[in-house]
Amino acid sequence: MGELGLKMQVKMGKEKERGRPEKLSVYLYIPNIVGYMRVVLNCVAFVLLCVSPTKHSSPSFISSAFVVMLWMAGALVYLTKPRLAITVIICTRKLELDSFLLLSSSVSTFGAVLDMVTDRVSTACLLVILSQVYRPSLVFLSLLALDIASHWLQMYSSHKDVKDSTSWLFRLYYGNRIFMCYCCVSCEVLYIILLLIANNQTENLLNVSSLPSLLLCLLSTQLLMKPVSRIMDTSALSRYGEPKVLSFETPLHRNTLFSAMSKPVAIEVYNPNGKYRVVSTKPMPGTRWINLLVDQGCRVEICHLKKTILSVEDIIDLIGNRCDGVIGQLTEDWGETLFSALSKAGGKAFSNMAVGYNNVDVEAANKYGIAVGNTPGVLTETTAELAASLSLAAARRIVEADGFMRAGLYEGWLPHLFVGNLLKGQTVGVIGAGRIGSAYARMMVEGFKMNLIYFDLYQSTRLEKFVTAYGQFLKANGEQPVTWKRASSMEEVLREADLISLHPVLDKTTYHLVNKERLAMMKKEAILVNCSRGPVIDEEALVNHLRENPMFRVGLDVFEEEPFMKPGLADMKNAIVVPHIASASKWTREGMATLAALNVVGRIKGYPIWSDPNRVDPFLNENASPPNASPSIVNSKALDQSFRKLSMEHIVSAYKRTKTRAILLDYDGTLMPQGDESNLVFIVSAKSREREQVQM
Ligand SMILES: NC(=O)C1=CN([C@@H]2O[C@H](COP(=O)(O)OP(=O)(O)OC[C@H]3O[C@@H](n4cnc5c(N)ncnc54)[C@H](O)[C@@H]3O)[C@@H](O)[C@H]2O)C=CC1
Ligand SMILES: O=C(O)C(=O)CO
Repeated sequence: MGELGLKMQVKMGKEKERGRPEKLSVYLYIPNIVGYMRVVLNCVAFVLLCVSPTKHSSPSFISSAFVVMLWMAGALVYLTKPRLAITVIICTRKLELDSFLLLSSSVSTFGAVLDMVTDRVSTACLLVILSQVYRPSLVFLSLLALDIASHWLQMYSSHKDVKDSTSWLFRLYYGNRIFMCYCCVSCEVLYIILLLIANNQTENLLNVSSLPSLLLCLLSTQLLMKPVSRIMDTSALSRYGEPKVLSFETPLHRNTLFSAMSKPVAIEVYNPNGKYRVVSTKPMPGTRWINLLVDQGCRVEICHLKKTILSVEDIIDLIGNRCDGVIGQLTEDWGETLFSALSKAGGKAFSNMAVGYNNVDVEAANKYGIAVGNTPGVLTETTAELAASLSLAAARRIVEADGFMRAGLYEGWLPHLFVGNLLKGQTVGVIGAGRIGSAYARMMVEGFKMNLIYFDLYQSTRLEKFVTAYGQFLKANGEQPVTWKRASSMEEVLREADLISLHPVLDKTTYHLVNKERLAMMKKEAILVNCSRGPVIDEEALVNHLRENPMFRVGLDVFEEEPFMKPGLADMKNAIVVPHIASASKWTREGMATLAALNVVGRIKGYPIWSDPNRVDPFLNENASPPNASPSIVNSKALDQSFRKLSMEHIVSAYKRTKTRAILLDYDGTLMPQGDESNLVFIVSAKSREREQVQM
C-alpha cells in the first residue's frame, strides 16, 4: 500500500491546488505517511533481527495469555463472518432490505471495520510474540501501533475508495486478486519468517509442548483463515446474485473522516482524482457513460440514496461546494434554487437523462450560464414501440383478458369473449408528430395498414412522404393504399381518429390538451394512448370519461401527478397503466446515460454542440470514441449568441476558405461548424422544419 499511498498523496496534493476541500486532502496524507513509516520500520526490524536475533528466555505468562486471547477473538470473528454474511443475505433477500446486505459486506463501514479489526488481530498476535522473542521489542510494538493506526486512518480515506483506471498501479492492485493478496499477506509472512528463525535456533518447531511453538502453529492456521473465509464469503454472495457487493469496483465514498462511521454516505466514486467533478443524482444503466467521463478526466460521483425522488435539498447536498456538472433525472425539480447552487459550486452544465425537460427551468439555467442537455433520438423508437404496445394491448384488451385467465374465469371459447378493435384500415391520429410521434405513426401505418391523421405545429413532410410511398407500394401490390392527412386543428384529429396517440412536449400550450370537452369529441369506442407527459391529459376528466364510456379505452405510461394516479383510475378495466417505462429498453437507457454524460462533459470542456440532435448515432457507437461535442444542449442559443449572429456571408467566405463540402439547413436557429477542416459542415438557421442538404 505504500506506493499506492504515495500516488494518492501526490494526486491529492494537486487536487488541493484546484480547490478541493482541504480537510479531505489532509486525511489522505496521514495514512500514507504512517504507511511509509511502517515500511521503514519493517525493514529495520527485519535487518536488525535477522542479523542478531536475541532470544528471549520464554514469553511471560501474561503476554502469552494476551496473545492467546487475541488469537481466539480473531479466530472467532473469522469463523462466524461467512455464516453471518450468508444469514444476512438470506434474510435481506426475503425482506428486501438491501441496506442490510450492504452493511454486512466489506464495502460498508461496518463490514470494513470488521475486516480491519480481524486483520489487525492477526497481525497483533504475531507482533506481540515477536516483541517477546526478539530484542529490541520496541520495534515490534511500534510496528503494531503503526499497523493499527495506518489501517484505521486508511479506512476513512483512500482505502477501497479507489478506482482510478488511469493508474497502472491501482489497476494492478484492484484488478489483480493475486497481487492484492500478496500485498495483503506479505507483512504477516515476514513476521512468520522471523518467528521461524527465532524458533529454529533453539527448538524443534513441531514441539507442541513449547508455548511459542504452539502459538506459532495456531497463528499460522489463523493466517490461512483469512483467504478461506474470503472465498466462502465471495462464493456465498455470488450465489445470491450480489457479487458486486464484495467487488473493489463498488467502493463507498467516505467524504468526511468520522461522520462516515455512523452514517455511510451512499456515493459511488470513480476516478477520485479526476479534474472535473461530475455528479449523477442516480445510478444509470451501463458503464460506458462512466468510462467516457473518466477518460475525459472527470471524477464521477453517483448517488445511491435509496429515496426514489431526490428533493432539491438532497441535490444541493450532492452539489456541495465544488461541482462542474450534474446529470439529473426528470423527477427532479431543476429550477432557480438548484441552478444557483450549481453555479455557486462552479458548475457549467446540467443534463437531464431524458428527452423531455419540462422539469427544468431553462430560463433560470440561462441566467446562470448553465447548459441544459437532454437525450433525444436514442429513445425515439423505444418510446414509439411502447406506445404501439399500449395501442395493441388496449385494442385487443390484453390486460383484461390476462387478469381473467389468471383468476380462473375462463371456461371455454365464446363468440363475445373480449371482443376488441381491429386496427387495419382504421385511422391512427397522432398529436405531436415530432421524432417519437412520427416513429409511432410509421409503425402503425406500416405495421397495421392504418390511415394517418396528424396534428403538429409544423408540417412533417418526411412522414407524409413515407405514408405516400407506402400507399403506392400497397396499391402496386393490389392492396388498399394507406392515406395521410395533416389536420388543421387538434379537434379534427380527435373527431376522426379511431386510435389517438399523444406525443407533444409538455409546455403551457399542451397542459390539459385533452380535457373534458375534447374527450367528448372522440369516438365512443376510440383508444387514447399517452406516452408523452401526464399533464397533457386532464386525468380527473379522463377517469369520468372512462367510467361513462366503458368501450373507450386508454393506455397510459405517464400520469398527471406521478407517481400517483387520480382516484378511480386504478379501478378502471378500460385503462391500461404502466409506470413511465416507455424508454425502458437496455440499449436506450444506456444510450440516454451516454448522451447525458457527454452533454455535461462537452460543455465542461468547451466542446461545440452537435449539429443535429436527431442524429446522435456517432455518440452511441460503442466501438468508436464519440465526437468531441455535446450531443444536445437545449439552450445553446441563449448560452452563445454568436452562433446565431453568423450570416450567410460568413458561411460563404468560410466555404471558400475551408472548402466546405455541404451546408445543412436546420430549423432550430443554431449555426455550428462541425467536422475537420477538410470536411466542414455548417448548420444554418432556417424557417423550415425539414432539413435539406445543399451540396456546394
Ligand atoms: N413516456 C416516456 O417515457 C417518454 C416521454 N417522452 C415525451 O415525449 C415528448 C416528445 O419527444 P420527441 O418526439 O423526442 O420530441 P419532439 O420535439 O421531436 O416532438 C414534439 C412535437 O410536439 C410538437 N408540439 C409542440 N407543441 C404542440 C402543440 N401545442 N400541439 C401539437 N404539437 C405540438 C412539436 O412541434 C414537436 O413536433 C418529450 O418531450 C417527452 O415529454 C419522451 C420520451 C420517453
Ligand atoms: O425521456 C423522457 O422524456 C422520458 O420521459 C423518459 O424516457
